[in-house]
Amino acid sequence: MPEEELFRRLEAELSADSSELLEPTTEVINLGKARAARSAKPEAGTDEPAPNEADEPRPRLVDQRTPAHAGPGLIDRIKNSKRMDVIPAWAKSASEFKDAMKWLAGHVWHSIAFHAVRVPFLYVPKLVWRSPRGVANTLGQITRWVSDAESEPLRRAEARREDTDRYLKLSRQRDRRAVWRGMLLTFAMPFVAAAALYLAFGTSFGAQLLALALAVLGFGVKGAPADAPLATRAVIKTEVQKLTSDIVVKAMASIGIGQITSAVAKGGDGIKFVAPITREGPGWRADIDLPLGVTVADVADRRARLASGLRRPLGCVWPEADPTEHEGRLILWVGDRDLSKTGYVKWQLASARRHDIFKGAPFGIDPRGRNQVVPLIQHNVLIGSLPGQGKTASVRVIASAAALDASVELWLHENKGTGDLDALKCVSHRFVSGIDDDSIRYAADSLRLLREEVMRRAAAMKKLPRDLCPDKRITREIANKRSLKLWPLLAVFDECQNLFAHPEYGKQAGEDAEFVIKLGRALGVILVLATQRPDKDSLPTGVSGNVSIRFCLRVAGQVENDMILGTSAYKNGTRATAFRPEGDAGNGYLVGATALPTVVRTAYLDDPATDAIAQRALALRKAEHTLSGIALGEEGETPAGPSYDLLADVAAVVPVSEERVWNERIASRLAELRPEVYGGWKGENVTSALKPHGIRTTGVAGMTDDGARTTRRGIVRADLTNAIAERDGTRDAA
Ligand SMILES: Nc1ncnc2c1ncn2[C@@H]1O[C@H](COP(=O)(O)OP(=O)(O)OP(=O)(O)O)[C@@H](O)[C@H]1O
Repeated sequence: MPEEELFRRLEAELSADSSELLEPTTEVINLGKARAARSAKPEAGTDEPAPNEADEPRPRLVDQRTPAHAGPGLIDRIKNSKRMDVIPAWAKSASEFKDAMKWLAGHVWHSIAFHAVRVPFLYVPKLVWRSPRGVANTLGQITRWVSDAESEPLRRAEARREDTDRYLKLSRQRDRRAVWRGMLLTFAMPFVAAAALYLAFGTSFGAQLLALALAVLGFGVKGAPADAPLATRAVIKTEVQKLTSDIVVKAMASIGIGQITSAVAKGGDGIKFVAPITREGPGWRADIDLPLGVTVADVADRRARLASGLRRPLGCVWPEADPTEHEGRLILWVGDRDLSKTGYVKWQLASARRHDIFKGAPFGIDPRGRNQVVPLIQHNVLIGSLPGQGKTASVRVIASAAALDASVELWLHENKGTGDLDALKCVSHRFVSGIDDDSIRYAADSLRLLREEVMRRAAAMKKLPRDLCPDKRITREIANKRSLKLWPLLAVFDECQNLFAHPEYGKQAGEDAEFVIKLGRALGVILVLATQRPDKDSLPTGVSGNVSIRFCLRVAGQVENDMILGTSAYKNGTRATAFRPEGDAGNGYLVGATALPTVVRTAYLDDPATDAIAQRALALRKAEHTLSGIALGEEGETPAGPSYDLLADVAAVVPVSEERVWNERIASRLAELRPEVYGGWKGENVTSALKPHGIRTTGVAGMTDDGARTTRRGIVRADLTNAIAERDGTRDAA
């Protein structure tokens, strides 16, 4: 802020204060009037009406002039204060430290290589060219030294001032110097001549050449003009303007938020900096309190205007909320470089031997350069974007992370038919790549099998002892017990719009997906769905509404944005519509993985990189004997799950004579029929398994084994027969 402006503001504030202070003293108090007023109003307060105004009702102010309490006490304030890291985060992170060291080594290596290439072609010829001038410069310097030329200006000055004494003193000193320096030179000359003769006649040709080269190079250095250095810089620093509070205030005033603009127009700042602007990662961070009533979403909405106000590219400006503070606390991070110009982000696990899926899948980096991880266990993932913005690339990263955990069963379906996931086929239990009806049917079958798998797992989980499974959720410990068959199962459906919008298989696939998403989460079944057409026909709302992790790359409009990121995402400022075509491929909003939506640039794995990871995963799985299904060369069409027909099985255990039957009886008979499939089933398992087939449960009167009459949940056998007939009819028609 300019000085005069500051002065003006200080003066204004001081005069305001002083007028407030002076007011009571400058008023002449009429004691009689004051007494009358007091007697008229026993609870005299400064805001009460004066006696002559008593008839006019005025609102009574309830605030006290001075607060009764000065705020929280010292201990409370200390307790609420924020503790800064003892050791900065970057120093604690081995990977960040390694990255910095790698960058430094690369930088040094670049400088060495840059100059090494230029030595023979540029630097040496330049030195040779400059050496005659260097000889002349050297001789000139010696002559000036011997004749004490540096004291010449002093002598001249004394001569001009006509100070004879001082002039004579300087002249005598110069004569003395010239004599002994001349003697020194005369004394040195024979040695120089002898050395020259020795070099000319007494040494080998190599030594002569070396001496000549050194002399030429030495004189070349002496002959360099002061304004033309020999070497050019290997690295030119692209100076990024430092972010200052003035720049931020000006930019914030230009984005069209009324409170800030008017405050700045009145000479204020409008915003408050709660901490000094600091360097964070490759950029600057400003922590700002917005004016009352203004939210971070209001600023995020105007990101483009803010970028213009800051005079930075859009990809450098990232306003974010601070989840630990109030709604008006803005973290403004301004990067040195546009996020889309970061190039391909290297995947953290690119050279890892193995990974633990319970730690999530390393996914990419946020604009501040921090690694971002997508949690997978107990989650489902929905990815969406316009074509060519990086969906398949993000799916590949997630699938590769899962592949590197040998316990994870991979079911990969890529219904685009371009073979983007082919590299991972060697470690998949089920795999399909294609857009034809057979491939779509395969994917639909997978969802049906997943539904059955979820039911099997639910029953198996129920049987687990409490100490092993206190939360009724898959844990690493449970996943490692291969005999339980409760390892994580990650199923990818890339371009799932082709499946859900399929006229024949779409509807059932949508219902199955919804079922799996709702129930499979705790049971270790993870769905990863990617779509380029997020509308209600191609993505059932039951699916889009229930996923927990969402990643949205560039989309065309608000509807698609909210379909992927969740209702109101657009309104709250999470707008994937702001990403630019192609340039922002790989950049998207990640929701659900962190407390607030974050922009992430995903790591990129090309085909060879994915292939290398798949080969490592294959070796790992071979060693741990966890390969199955397609990976073992089983026929692609073979359903991987248990091959049974639930309706036929129920029909088999409920004789025609039994018109109505309790579900708990069906469960125990099924368990007897196929213990490996229905073992542990209870009545409610039967209820939920039959529901998708349109068979509703009802109250059925019956007799318990002890002979007591009671009514329990059960089915009517006619409903079962109808469901079988309907299904078989549809099958035949198809
Ligand atoms: N993380 C990334 N970093 C840099 N470039 C990327 C990234 N992800 C994708 N791209 C670029 O975008 C291109 C398209 O990526 P990808 O095939 O994954 O898109 P898509 O959304 O799956 O396309 P489609 O909808 O046509 O299948 C890639 O070839 C690559 O050049």
